[in-house]
Amino acid sequence: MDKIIYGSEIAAKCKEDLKVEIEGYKAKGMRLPQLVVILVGDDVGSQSYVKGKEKACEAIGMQNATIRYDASISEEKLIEKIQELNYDDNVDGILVQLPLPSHIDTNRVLFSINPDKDVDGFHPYNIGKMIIGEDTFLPCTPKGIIKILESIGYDDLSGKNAVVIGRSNIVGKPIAQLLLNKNATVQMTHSRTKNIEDIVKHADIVVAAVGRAKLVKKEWIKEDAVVIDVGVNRGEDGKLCGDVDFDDVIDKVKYITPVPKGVGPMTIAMLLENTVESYRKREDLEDGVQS
Ligand SMILES: Nc1nc(=O)c2c([nH]1)NC[C@@H]1CN(c3ccc(C(=O)N[C@@H](CCC(=O)O)C(=O)O)cc3)C=[N+]21
Repeated sequence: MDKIIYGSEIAAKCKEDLKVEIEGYKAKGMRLPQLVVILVGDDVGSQSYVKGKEKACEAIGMQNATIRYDASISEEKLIEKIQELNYDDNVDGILVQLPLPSHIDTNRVLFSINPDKDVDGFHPYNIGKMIIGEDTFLPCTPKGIIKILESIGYDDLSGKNAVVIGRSNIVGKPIAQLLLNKNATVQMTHSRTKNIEDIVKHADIVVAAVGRAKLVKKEWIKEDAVVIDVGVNRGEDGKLCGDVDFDDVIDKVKYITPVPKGVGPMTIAMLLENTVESYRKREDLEDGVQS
């Protein structure tokens, strides 16, 4: 059904373009873009996301390394490693997989990444630039959601009501900002909001990013709304599912992203795109053409 937006297909196109671009650099004998991922501890979810990133890098010919640390590593050691990578001219992107163990101050670690290599877009300098609408690394999941909306012609969002469910630093807050930058009228809802359902009912665009399996039901949804499901949960049946009860809402929506094959693959594609963007800037290339 064409009301289902497969982010996996949009992501495949992005990755194909990046692959061709990287092949061009290779043919010229140039250094290749490199992403370094730091993974602390043995969280099952994180392990699997990091595998996904490694596979995606390999598929497009991007250099990549994953540095794995035991959960007991100190904050100081971790920051020392990041500083080393900050000065390594062969490294274009540095990503610290979240969440970090609780004895580590996540913000201090993120602040230590060189903003020019912050391909996650999590450094406060880049977050500030995003808020004032300056060109910068955009956080991958929100950037992927914006591309998904553009793919269905939702480019200028003037007059549209957007409701975001969830206020995390990596999805809820930045997607609200990007929707606002596209002229949407944005409302944030979260665990302390009364009657979330009544607010979501007015939304032309719903972004669900709370991490509660199948929370959003058809009674919440306005007829012909566009629903973006960012949830990654295990349902009662043990299968991967989103924050939206897909089967319940499907007849009522205009468009919806599935889980899996929706937002997740776009997140990875945008990470690769940000890393190539960093590479171009660092090699003084503009949009893949030597200046
Ligand atoms: N510093 C940092 N940056 C991140 O971008 C980041 C992070 N930490 N921590 C965790 C979240 C989560 N995340 C996902 C990436 C890909 C899929 C993805 O590709 N999912 C597949 C399915 C994968 C499966 O089958 O398990 C899909 O939806 O089709 C999901 C989730 C990135 N995150």
